[in-house]
Amino acid sequence: MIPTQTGSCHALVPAAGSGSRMGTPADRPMPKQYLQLAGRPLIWHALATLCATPAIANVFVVLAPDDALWPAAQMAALGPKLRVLRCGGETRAQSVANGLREMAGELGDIGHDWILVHDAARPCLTIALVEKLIAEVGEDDAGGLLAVPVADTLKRAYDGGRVLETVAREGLWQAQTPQMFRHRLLLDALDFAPAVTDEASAIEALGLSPRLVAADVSNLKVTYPLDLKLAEWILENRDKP
Ligand SMILES: Nc1ccn([C@@H]2O[C@H](COP(=O)(O)OP(=O)(O)OP(=O)(O)O)[C@@H](O)[C@H]2O)c(=O)n1
Ligand SMILES: C[C@](O)(CO)[C@H](O)COP(=O)(O)O
Repeated sequence: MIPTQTGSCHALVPAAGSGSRMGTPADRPMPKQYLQLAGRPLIWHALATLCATPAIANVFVVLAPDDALWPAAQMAALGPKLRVLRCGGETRAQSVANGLREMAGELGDIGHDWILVHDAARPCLTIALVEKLIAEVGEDDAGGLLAVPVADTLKRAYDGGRVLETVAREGLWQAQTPQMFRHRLLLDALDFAPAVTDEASAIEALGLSPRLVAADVSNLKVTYPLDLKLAEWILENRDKP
């Protein structure tokens, strides 16, 4: 582990969702994090990348308390960095907050350490992107996140499914993960603003401005069925010339 100048780095991977947008229960045999992707459970890919990143000391994965699908033997091969927490909550934010508390229970006073929160549903993360985030944010106490500038023209709809307005895309970014914040600050922020869909929103609610670190569309979140095919293509082709 190579600690940054201002604290160690740990990863926290929320993986307690149900994957409802992947389809109906009939065609969704299991939560998306356990669907097969390039010969492995989807969740394996992000965990393997984070465990292989030298700057990351520990990788905590947050499962639903009743998760019976976690392939313990296969995941044990990722090494001793990986730790399992069965404290998932009703929302992603609750899973993250529960995980932050459990991490402190296991590691002690980590309030100044950096926490990189990464969706289990983003399997195509690379070590290079993780290291880019750490390098660009490691000295920035507001923290930061991977993101990509919006490329399409954006429309806001009204209930009738018609265009209400075009939203100017200048300065708009699509947030990704990891999102990297100091443990104490992030826990305080999530306590202050629990109804958020990403960690940066809670930090912003405190009046801070996280740094945006440019990533790319390969770090997609598997949300809908087609995303799984896109992720498979990325994993199988990105290292080819
Ligand atoms: N209560 C929840 C909800 C989501 N997540 C995790 O947060 C990540 C991003 O959430 P999302 O893509 O929305 O996953 P799901 O909530 O499972 O999907 P859906 O919204 O389609 O049900 C996923 O790795 C998911 O497992 C979590 O840990 N706890
Ligand atoms: C955290 C996130 O991936 C940033 O884009 C996104 O907000 C997660 O949203 P989800 O609805 O929980 O997938």
